[in-house]
Amino acid sequence: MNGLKDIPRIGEKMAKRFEDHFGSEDAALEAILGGDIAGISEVEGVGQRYAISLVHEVRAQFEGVTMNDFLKTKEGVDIYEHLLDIIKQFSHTRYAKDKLHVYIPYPESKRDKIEEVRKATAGYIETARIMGGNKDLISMLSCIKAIDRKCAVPRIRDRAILTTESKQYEIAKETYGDVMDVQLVKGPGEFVDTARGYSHVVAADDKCMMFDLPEDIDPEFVPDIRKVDMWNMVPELEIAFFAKNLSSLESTILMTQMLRSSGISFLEDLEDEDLEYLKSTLSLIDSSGDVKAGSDDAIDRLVRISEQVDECVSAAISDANSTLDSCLEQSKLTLSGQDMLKVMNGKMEIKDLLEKELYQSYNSVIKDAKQRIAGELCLEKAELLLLESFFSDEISHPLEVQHEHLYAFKQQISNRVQRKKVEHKRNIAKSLSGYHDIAQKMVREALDFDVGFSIGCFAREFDLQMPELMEGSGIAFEDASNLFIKTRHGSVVPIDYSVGGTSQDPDGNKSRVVLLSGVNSGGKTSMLELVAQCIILAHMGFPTPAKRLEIGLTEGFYYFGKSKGTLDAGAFETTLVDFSVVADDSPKIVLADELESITEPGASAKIIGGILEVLSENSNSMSVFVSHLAELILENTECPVRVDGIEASGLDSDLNLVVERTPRYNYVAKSTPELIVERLSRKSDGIEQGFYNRLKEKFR
Ligand SMILES: Nc1ncnc2c1ncn2[C@@H]1O[C@H](COP(=O)(O)OP(=O)(O)OP(=O)(O)O)[C@@H](O)[C@H]1O
Repeated sequence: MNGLKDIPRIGEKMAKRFEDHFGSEDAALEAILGGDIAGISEVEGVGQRYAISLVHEVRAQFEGVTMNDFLKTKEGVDIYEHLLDIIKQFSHTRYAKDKLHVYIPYPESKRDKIEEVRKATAGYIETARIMGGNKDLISMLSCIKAIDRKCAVPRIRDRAILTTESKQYEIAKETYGDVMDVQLVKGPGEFVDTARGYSHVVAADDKCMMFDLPEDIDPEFVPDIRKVDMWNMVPELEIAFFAKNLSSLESTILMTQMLRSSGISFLEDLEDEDLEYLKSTLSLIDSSGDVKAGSDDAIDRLVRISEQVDECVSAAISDANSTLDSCLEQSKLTLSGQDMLKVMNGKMEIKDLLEKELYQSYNSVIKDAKQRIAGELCLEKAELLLLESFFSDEISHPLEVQHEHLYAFKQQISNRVQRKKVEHKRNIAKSLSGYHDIAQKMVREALDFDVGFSIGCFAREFDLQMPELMEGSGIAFEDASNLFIKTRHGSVVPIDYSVGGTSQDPDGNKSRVVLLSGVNSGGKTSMLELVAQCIILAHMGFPTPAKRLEIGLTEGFYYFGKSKGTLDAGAFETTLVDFSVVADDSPKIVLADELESITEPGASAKIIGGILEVLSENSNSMSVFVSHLAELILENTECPVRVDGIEASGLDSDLNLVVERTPRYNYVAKSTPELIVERLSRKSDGIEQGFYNRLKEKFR
């Protein structure tokens, strides 16, 4: 398979959508071949059903087998899907829930596939035994999502590239024009005017270095834009991928470390040191790609200044004004005779005299206010200089901040924050630039871990065991539990049973054709369902719901469920046609539930008898037929058929049937409708009870 167009169901339009979604044709192919059903479902116009069937189809092409090669009937597929629904409840990620669909039952001829899954699953069962109850691991797993490759960076508005050379301009525009402003300037004047509009300017040519720039313009000089790495010029681009997938990556790292510390190897090609390095680098960014608070003291201090400066200055001014007010209240001016003469002669202004008197108090109030601001905001030397101009030297009351100077201070601080953040982001981007592919692989493997781990947790919950594979036809189990009953009711009576040439064969006859008779509601259908569950799970390479189970693998599995009511002639014909497929001599297992309802009992017994004869002649087949007509069928068949029975011994104190769920071998169990009549009689009174008692007499 060379490209998406080699996949029959993918046309040109759909191929384009796959490429857009996954980023490239290769990535899309990888997703399809890897069974990423969750990812495929997100492609525009593709739903989950389509994704599942597409993956099945492509895998079938590769493996040369489809699910229907083994599951020969619709009812068999229903049981498989019901089992899958139960297993999916143990997934912790949407990815795993969907990907479980890639597991299908294989026919015996694909034994290598079954063995492959068995081997991997056995490992996951062991992992789930150790870690399945670990809440931390489970919550980490639940945070992992498939890598999102779409991480557009919003345009960077506070940074620009300025150059006087048209060649540099063209290259810069082409490379970085989408993410930040790139401007061609004519000379120092235009350079300065333009630079004032940004907090961080990259001057991209030698000529700019010669400019005599004012103090507030402090560009970063880059002689040749071509020699700068992308992570250096726009670290945000590199960081964006990691920021977008931060939670998944952090959870994957923690999960890996937790597994490793429990002795479970995971992501083997990644050294502990690499993992730790990636973890500590990721801890420096937040999910928006910004520098995380707490990761750089200098940035934190500057950010704190920006956030607190207004509040701090107004509190300082308010206190300064209170001090100034009380100073004014206590101030008195006593003029000496000499001073009076000077004022009168015009040699001295009265204003100067007043100023002289108040200047000291004013100065000390301002000094205190500045000290307080400097202390509260932890200002450094260079910043103290800017603080100096916050208040006018001329006495004014009430005291006010000089707003233009406060604004300039804030602007400077903000520029420094941005500048420092870029420096910091460059270091982070440089560290992360080597981890792009590793990160993708890590998350994919973590998600794939959840697929296997779901199966392991499923096995752990229901105490499932790997079945033993035997040669020949047959199945035997001990303490087996019907998973559908268990999930529905919470408990189930375990059953032992054997059909065919197993080590548990009850009479040495290796009976491969069995009729299961028994009491109404005794559990015959549930028993058949249990056998079907074990057969399907074993052929998937999965563990089965029994303390011990041995099974002979087979090529095809036919499950015929109970039909609803007597069928009309057309439907009867269709059922016979459906059954005709069991007639070939391929190895198979056939389970059928109360086939007699297809027509009246006499005819049914003849038909079932005939089918059993056909199956009996095929030495590679095994079959169990549930029926209330066991004796009648035996009369109508020539072949050796074992009849087993599920029996009721009576009614308990709550008038429930007391049933021995494990079938008795070589025993025709009665349907015991008399017990049902007995129950109805004991539950009723009056005329109604009289009616049931009369029916009861008939069984005497
Ligand atoms: N092993 C078991 N443990 C607990 N409950 C069981 C078990 N087997 C069957 N049951 C319960 O008994 C009830 C009857 O089971 P089921 O329908 O399989 O009986 P049946 O013999 O097929 O009945 P019928 O002959 O009327 O079709 C169901 O509610 C089922 O949940």
